[in-house]
Amino acid sequence: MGSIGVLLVAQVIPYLEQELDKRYKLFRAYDQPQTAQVLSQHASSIRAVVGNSNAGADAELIEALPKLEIVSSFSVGVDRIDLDRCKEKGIRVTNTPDVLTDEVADLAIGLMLALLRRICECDRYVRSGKWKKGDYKLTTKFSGKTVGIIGLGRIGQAIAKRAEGFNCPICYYSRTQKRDSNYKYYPSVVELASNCDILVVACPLTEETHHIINREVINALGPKGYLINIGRGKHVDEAELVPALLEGRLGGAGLDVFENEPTVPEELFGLENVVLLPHVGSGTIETRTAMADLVLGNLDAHFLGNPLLTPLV
Ligand SMILES: O=CC(=O)O
Repeated sequence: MGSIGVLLVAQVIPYLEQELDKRYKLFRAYDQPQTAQVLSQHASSIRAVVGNSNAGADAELIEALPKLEIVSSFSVGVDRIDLDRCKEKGIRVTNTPDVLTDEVADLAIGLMLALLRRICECDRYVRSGKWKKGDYKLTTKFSGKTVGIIGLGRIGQAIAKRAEGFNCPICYYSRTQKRDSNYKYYPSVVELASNCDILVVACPLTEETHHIINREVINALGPKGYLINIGRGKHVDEAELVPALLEGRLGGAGLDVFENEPTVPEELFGLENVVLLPHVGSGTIETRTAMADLVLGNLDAHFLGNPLLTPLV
């Protein structure tokens, strides 16, 4: 398979890059000038694209690669891939579901605890020596809070299961009610937000879910409500979120993702009712290695004519 051209469009863990390099003829293009250069010389030999949650295959790249057969994403989210274009052209698409479910759900619970119990703020309190001048103020209990989940897919269900362990009543919104779930269903996000203490975004980013957290939802969640986003930055209208947090119209937010990563609204830096993470939902050695193995397994399966491990298209 050493003559098969694979285009890597995102920086990935060294293990994945090295394995791709060993098995395929690997081209790297992490920005527009690099892409233009690689395409000008090698477009017709590239049969696979490997991307991640930041960079995938848009219509322009797909059109520029006449021999493209498969896009394999080192992520579960595939919002950076033009799936319709891939379907039209018979290009296969794979992602990395399941192997990261526990990790992302763990982090969602971590964000809830950190936010309500102010764990990061308490850490800063100790380090800055302020404890010597007095005890830290009282915080908010997490156990027993009602957790509302947007998207009851694999990750949403894993978050629900964990939150149940903290005696949290669970409710959810999804496009359709899940027959096999006993959790309370709300047919709109505003109703869900009005009826929970902690609202978690755990759905894929699509045209319908872009800015699913808007002014109305934020106001429905209110000054005692908390927002957790482990989905995608573009699920949240940040231009509405930031003033709501600054003005105290929203109780707090735990955010792993942002609209314009790695840029985070600096107005948030001074707030103690936010916890800000650099998109690390699946970011452990164990999970990223398992994700890498899925990317490699899917590519190998495709080029050997075997069934794909995690086909999406
Ligand atoms: O954001 C991470 C992913 O989609 O895997």
